[in-house]
Amino acid sequence: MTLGKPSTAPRTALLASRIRFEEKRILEALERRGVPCTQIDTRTVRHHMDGLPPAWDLVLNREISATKALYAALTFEASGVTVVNSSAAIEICGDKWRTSLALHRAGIPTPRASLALTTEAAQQAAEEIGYPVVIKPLVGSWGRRVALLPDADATRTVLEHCDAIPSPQAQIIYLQSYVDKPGRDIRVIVVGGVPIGAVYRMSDEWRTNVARGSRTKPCALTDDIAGLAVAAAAQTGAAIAGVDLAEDVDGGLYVLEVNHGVEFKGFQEALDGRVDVAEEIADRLVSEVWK
Ligand SMILES: Nc1ncnc2c1ncn2[C@@H]1O[C@H](COP(=O)(O)OP(=O)(O)OP(=O)(O)O)[C@@H](O)[C@H]1O
Repeated sequence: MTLGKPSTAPRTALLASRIRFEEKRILEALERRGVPCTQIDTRTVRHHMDGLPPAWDLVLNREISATKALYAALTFEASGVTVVNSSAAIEICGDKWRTSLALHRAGIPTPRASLALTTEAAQQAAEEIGYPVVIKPLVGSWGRRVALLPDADATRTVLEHCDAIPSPQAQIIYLQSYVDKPGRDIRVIVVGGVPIGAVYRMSDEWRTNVARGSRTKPCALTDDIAGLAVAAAAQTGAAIAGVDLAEDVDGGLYVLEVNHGVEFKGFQEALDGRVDVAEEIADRLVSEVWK
């Protein structure tokens, strides 16, 4: 890609309510490219439907709350602003059932998933899937409230807890068949349709989220891994995607999910010197701004 001076000053902004490692690195990478980038604090965003359009052409959406990220994207897009990731991508990636449906529809291997609209139906669905079965909140991250249910008794108890949560969404139960993976999963980051690298996330517990303390180490970006990650990112519409894959004992590869607000501290540490995620993201944004 060729970088040049824009004819008019690009109006680029980064939306976040908290500047973490990732946002700091992206802002620094944009600064190195001479791209002026305003920080928008999500907590200050308000927009009147008959008000002036926002002062940005492109917004990098780094809001940590999926709900706020979605509504911010909808708001900016309504005024013609390009938002990365878009509201359409957040709507799919931010909801595990919609992600499963999108992947399944595209023929991308993903663990069999089921949705039940009551906890009673969920108990039935778990029996039909067979134990162990994985239960996840429809919306969530860092592996919170993701549980591996070994049998009908444990399932009944967890479903009682779901019933006690005073939120209609908590009683919509998402279940997934368990992938018997070798103590690790694979995170691939895809930027603008290009898989930029892969790491293993290893843990002694079955949930291998970095936020839960898993260790990361480089993983070879094989054609299979790269191809699945790119297809999954494309299917969900995520321009910047963290695609999680699990290997089964029989050697099969499955896409577990696609993250729209990818954190990459652990990924970066494992691949330091080989890949720079913030630089890749900045390159993509620059190509949007200068296109
Ligand atoms: N079907 C499955 N089979 C085997 N392991 C799974 C399965 N689903 C999830 N896991 C494990 O549990 C972890 C958490 O699950 P998942 O990633 O779906 O939760 P999350 O809350 O969306 O996390 P995040 O969005 O931060 O990646 C995964 O990283 C993986 O190690």
